[in-house]
Amino acid sequence: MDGQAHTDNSDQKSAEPQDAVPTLSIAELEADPHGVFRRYRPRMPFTAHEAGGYLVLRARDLERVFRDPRVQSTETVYPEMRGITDGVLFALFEQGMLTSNGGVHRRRRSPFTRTFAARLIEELRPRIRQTAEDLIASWSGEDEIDLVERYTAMIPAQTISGLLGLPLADIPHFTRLVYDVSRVLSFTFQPEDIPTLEAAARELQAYVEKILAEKRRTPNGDFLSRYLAEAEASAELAPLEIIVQIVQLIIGGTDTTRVAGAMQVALLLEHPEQWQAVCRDPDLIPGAVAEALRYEPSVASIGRVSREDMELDGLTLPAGSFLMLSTMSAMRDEMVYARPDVFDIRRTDHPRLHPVYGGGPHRCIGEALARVELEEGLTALIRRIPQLGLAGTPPKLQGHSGIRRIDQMHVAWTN
Ligand code: HEM
Repeated sequence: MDGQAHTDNSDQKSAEPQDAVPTLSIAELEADPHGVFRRYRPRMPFTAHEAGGYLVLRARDLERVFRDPRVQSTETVYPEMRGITDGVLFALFEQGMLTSNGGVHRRRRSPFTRTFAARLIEELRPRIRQTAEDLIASWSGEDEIDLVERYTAMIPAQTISGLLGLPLADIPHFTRLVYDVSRVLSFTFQPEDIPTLEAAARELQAYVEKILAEKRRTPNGDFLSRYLAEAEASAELAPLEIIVQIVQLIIGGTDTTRVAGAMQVALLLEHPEQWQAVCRDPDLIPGAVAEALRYEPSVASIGRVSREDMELDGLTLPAGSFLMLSTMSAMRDEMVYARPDVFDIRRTDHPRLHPVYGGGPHRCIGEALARVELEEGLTALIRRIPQLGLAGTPPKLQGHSGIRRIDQMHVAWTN
């Protein structure tokens, strides 16, 4: 959210005394996250989280934290809070760009920045459009499908496979593993699920190791072959670090956009006049994509840790405090958005940088890619099946932190 224009919310009441910070239970948050945030946000900038740490609720405070050098990245907050402190699952987060800071972060992230730059990603637009068109063409003769399985999961999976040079035949295998592993970034798992998640993490690591071994044996000039050769020649990254950066790209590049793609279609179909407006006028698509990401984001919060004692909006945070920056709450902050609980694809008060992609040095590296995938996914759908409708119960996004989840979403149409 760096640098974005927003209404000053100095008239919001300042924090109540620290001992009044309420503790939210995971169950309460899971049942009605927006309702909980709406209740607390105007009165208090923070709440404590049952599993530990503080939820930061207001847009203004998120911006401050992203800019504050005393606050650093640590996505290991989510595994640790649920008792995962070792194993492959932990390493997959701990060794990645997402969890690192300063020079280590730059070393892990910089090999990818050019590939994911908006200008180069824009060149992929025709290919992504073709992927979406081909997927829709493959439903010929059908009149009901699970849109997540057959479309919104496939567009990002095929795109990231093409970009990195992963065999398309591997998609079902690695998307299943990613879906299990990324649960660690939400609270949608129980302690008894941990062995399953750890097994998935081991398999995912082994999968990427196998792919890299093939690229080393027979480099073919694709992205991974080049990345591997350069990383090994520079010796700046340990072998496990190389694997983990690829795993993080695969996780970031699939699950987040899979959920966002489904949610944007669901929200438009639940607001039929807006679906019809988009069908009539495709120029509304970028606004629809941005609004769906604001209204029901696929990533709900970002983890950080304070490295020094510090004060934030009246709350004294001791060094080592976990902060869950709730983008999900901040994107409904009534001090930034007019009628924040209204889904409106024509709204004009989106900040210049969309908050769903975070802020500061860790701002999403795949933002441009996600935007193109979401825009093209929606464009192909409205062009080919404007008569689309939801089949069965409307989908509900699970989760209020990290990557949110949606298992399936049935849609139907008349031929
Ligand atoms: C709608 C889709 C997406 C959303 C909402 C999203 C959201 C985010 C957010 C909030 C962060 C910052 C995390 C933090 O500061 O701790 C992030 C980082 C990241 N994202 Fe995305 N993302 C999306 C799509 C993608 C895609 C398509 C890729 C594929 C390349 C990707 C790869 C990454 C990576 C590798 C990072 C870590 C960057 C770093 O730590 O320097 N994301 N994403």
